[in-house]
Amino acid sequence: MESLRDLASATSGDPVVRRALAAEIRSACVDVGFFYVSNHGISDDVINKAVRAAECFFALPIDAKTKLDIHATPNFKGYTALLGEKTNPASKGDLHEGFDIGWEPVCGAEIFADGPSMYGSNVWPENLPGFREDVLAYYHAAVRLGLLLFPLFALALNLPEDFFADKVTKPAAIMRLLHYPPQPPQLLEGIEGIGAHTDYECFTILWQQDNIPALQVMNANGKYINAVPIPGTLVLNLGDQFARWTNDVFKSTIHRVINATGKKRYSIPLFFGTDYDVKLEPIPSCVTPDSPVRYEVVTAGEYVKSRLEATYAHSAM
Ligand SMILES: O=C(O)CCC(=O)C(=O)O
Ligand SMILES: [Fe+2]
Repeated sequence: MESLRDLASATSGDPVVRRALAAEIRSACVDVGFFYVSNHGISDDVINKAVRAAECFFALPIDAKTKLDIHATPNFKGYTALLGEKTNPASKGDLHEGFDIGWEPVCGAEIFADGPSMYGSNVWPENLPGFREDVLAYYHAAVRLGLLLFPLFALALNLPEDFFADKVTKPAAIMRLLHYPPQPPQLLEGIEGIGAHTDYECFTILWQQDNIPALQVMNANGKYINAVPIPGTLVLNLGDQFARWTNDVFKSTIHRVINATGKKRYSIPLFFGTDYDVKLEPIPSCVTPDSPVRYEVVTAGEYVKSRLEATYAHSAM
């Protein structure tokens, strides 16, 4: 898991330069579905404040956190307690706690209505000054990075650069603050930090804490490889929406977290999908007689919602 892509040229005005970067991204997407990115444009200050916000939030008394329980909000916003998720349905639950937000614009003017399509208002803790601002500053920076990546993914698929432009107008971007307590030395049977899974959206932009190696990615031989943190980089991995768009030309790779370091670990994934009303239709060039259509067409919202419902079903109140 050592492939690193330098995004410095992502904003180059020279299409030849952008195409060269897209070709590098294509190889990572086709071969592994996981890579690191440097020069991603999110400043250390923005990252550090979001991480500090996560530390303060998870240090709150459990009552303050459960007031924001994810089961009590429309469309999966808020707090998930330890063992509240079964990312791998065969497990006994995940040894992490989380805090989830969805799209929220800077000015607060343009909130999408709560509804079946997965949009909905965020919930925020009381009495945690600066938390919302610091979390949203990171969220918006990561959304900007995501919007920069879509044209590169389009080029990587030999599509026009603006192929996804009309499909990502209302960013379907779920972000999570995650806290993994140290896992006991004898791994509890059936419990992992996060069980083996693929992500649900097009791609995930993941910040993971330095010096706490815990993320593992399954390679083509079914063996887990450590995705050790590389300072100054973010991890990018593809999710199921891209696997569906590309009929599995782009890999949505199984991964899990086991925090056996004896220390707390924090991470911040942002899952970036298309607008929830967009149909996940295979790109014609990815369907061939040797590789016929593999997935039934559903909307992005239907797909993500059904996966989240399955993940949380066991801990419903
Ligand atoms: O915490 C991590 O490093 C990965 C988290 C993850 O895979 C997820 O939330 O989908
Ligand atoms: Fe994941």
